[in-house]
Amino acid sequence: MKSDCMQTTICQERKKDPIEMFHSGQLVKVCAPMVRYSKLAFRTLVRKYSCDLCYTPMIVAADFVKSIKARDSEFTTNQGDCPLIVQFAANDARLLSDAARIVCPYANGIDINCGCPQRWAMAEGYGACLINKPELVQDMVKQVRNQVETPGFSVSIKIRIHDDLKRTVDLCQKAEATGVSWITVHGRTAEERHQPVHYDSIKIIKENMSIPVIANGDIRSLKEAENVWRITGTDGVMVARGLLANPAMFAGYEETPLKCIWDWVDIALELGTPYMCFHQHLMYMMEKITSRQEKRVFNALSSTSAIIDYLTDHYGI
Ligand SMILES: Cc1cc2nc3c(=O)[nH]c(=O)nc-3n(C[C@H](O)[C@H](O)[C@H](O)COP(=O)(O)O)c2cc1C
Repeated sequence: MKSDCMQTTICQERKKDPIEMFHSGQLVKVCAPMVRYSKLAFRTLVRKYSCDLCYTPMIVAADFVKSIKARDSEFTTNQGDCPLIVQFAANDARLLSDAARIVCPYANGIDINCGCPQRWAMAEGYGACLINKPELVQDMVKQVRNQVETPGFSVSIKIRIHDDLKRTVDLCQKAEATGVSWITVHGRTAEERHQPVHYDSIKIIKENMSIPVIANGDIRSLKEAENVWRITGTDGVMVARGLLANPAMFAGYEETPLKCIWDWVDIALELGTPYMCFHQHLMYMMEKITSRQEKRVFNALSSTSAIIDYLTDHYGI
């Protein structure tokens, strides 16, 4: 957490309470937590294009609590960066609540990652293995609730589903009873990768909950977002890869407009985005609007100035 940002991040917009947004009856459009990608610069970009709520990338709570260096590199924010949810990987209630206390002046809430299926995360007791440990999830939620007294500070969870949906509903109901603010459901099991998303399961979960539910998985356009929202009856939708490919998606653009690429260049340069991250986002955004030959040239560029020259020559940016 950069110290110069710490003084400036008590955001006026924090008043835009996500819970109120969920109860507005409007579709709440959410940018997913994405390791390496959903950082401050990208969040700034998607907010410009109708994104209502952003998540940080997953941050390991234990490292965040122990190391100032980890804090500085993992969490940067500024005044316009809200509403904001900080997502943690955690398996220990005390460490998670310590991490939540550190970020609470700079965020609207925290989220517990209960969906990451990667082997390293599961081996550490993080991510999707938590859907099989409802008591631990409850402990973590309770501890954060007890330790963070800021009114309106949210504690949410992001889950995958079980093969046996009754277990997912049970987990969600237990989490709700403990005080979870909302639940995001990626409608796949921990084993599933490219199989179709089980929107029918998300609908059943929503029908069994009183708190807001966000649907996630395979949403690539505003039209699809509205459709998933309608068929699942949820309160919002969360998008990851669709926004990487087209950060203007929530504003209704079918593919990344040039204006959005221009905005990315401005925002990334202003915030000092490292070259690799700057380039990687552009490769995602330009995937659909460049030919194979153009990609070969563009993807091989190796400095920020070379990228800017390329964009100026080809797009007048
Ligand atoms: C590059 C990348 C990084 C991700 N990092 C995280 C993460 O930090 N935390 C998390 O809960 N999910 C993470 N996910 C999963 C997404 O949040 C989302 O659940 C998943 O990609 C399905 O949504 P989509 O079909 O809109 O991409 C990541 C996904 C991608 C593609």
